[in-house]
Amino acid sequence: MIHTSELSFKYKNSDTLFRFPEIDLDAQDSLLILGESGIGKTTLLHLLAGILKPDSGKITIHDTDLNSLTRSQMDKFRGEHIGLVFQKKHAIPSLSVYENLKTRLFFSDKHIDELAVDTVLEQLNLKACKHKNINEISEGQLQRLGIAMAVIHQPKVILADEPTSSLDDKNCNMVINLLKEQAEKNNANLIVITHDHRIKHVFQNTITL
Ligand SMILES: Nc1ncnc2c1ncn2[C@@H]1O[C@H](COP(=O)(O)OP(=O)(O)OP(=O)(O)O)[C@@H](O)[C@H]1O
Repeated sequence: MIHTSELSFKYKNSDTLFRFPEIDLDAQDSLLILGESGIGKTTLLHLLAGILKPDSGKITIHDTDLNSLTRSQMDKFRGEHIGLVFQKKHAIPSLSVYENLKTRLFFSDKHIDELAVDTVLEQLNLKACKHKNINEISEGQLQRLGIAMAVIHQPKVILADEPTSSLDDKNCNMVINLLKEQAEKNNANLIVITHDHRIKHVFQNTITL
């Protein structure tokens, strides 16, 4: 469950004040946030992830008011409950696929459940490259690893920043289906921000900034 109200934000070195529309999601709802380049989509995603703090307004995720958390409490909350799929892939190149997943679990304070790791690898068709280094896997495998790293700790919320805009139609559909599937399996909210209108039909709820 995610609720935001009267959110606004301004970068310190800028005069632009971003004001964001209300978001109101029940358990397991998904949401697509559309908007042209530079409108503030990533900024909103970073507010929802608690990476940025709003100048005004409130964000509540599963009954936790993000404003009430200190920086370190927010880092812990994010590590445990939020899964982030980044525009730029965030795997550590010197580690294997498996070691990257283990590292992600370490940051969420969850113990390493080997069965859960294997299940996610299986679901995302990554089992064959479990022990390969990041520089030995394909772009598509790296993309799927990004999703695996966002869901391995079974977050309440999955936030994805432009997960499809650089992909062809086939891979675009695959990535969106994987994200939706993983959100359903974890009973998580999925929020995707994009300017990619190809995925509009897949979401019940959309907001245009
Ligand atoms: N750290 C920052 N300091 C100052 N301005 C910033 C900062 N980060 C982003 N901006 C500016 O804020 C505006 C919104 O950026 P944001 O990345 O949220 O847009 P976006 O809608 O996600 O764009 P895109 O689709 O191109 O990724 C842009 O004009 C950007 O230059």
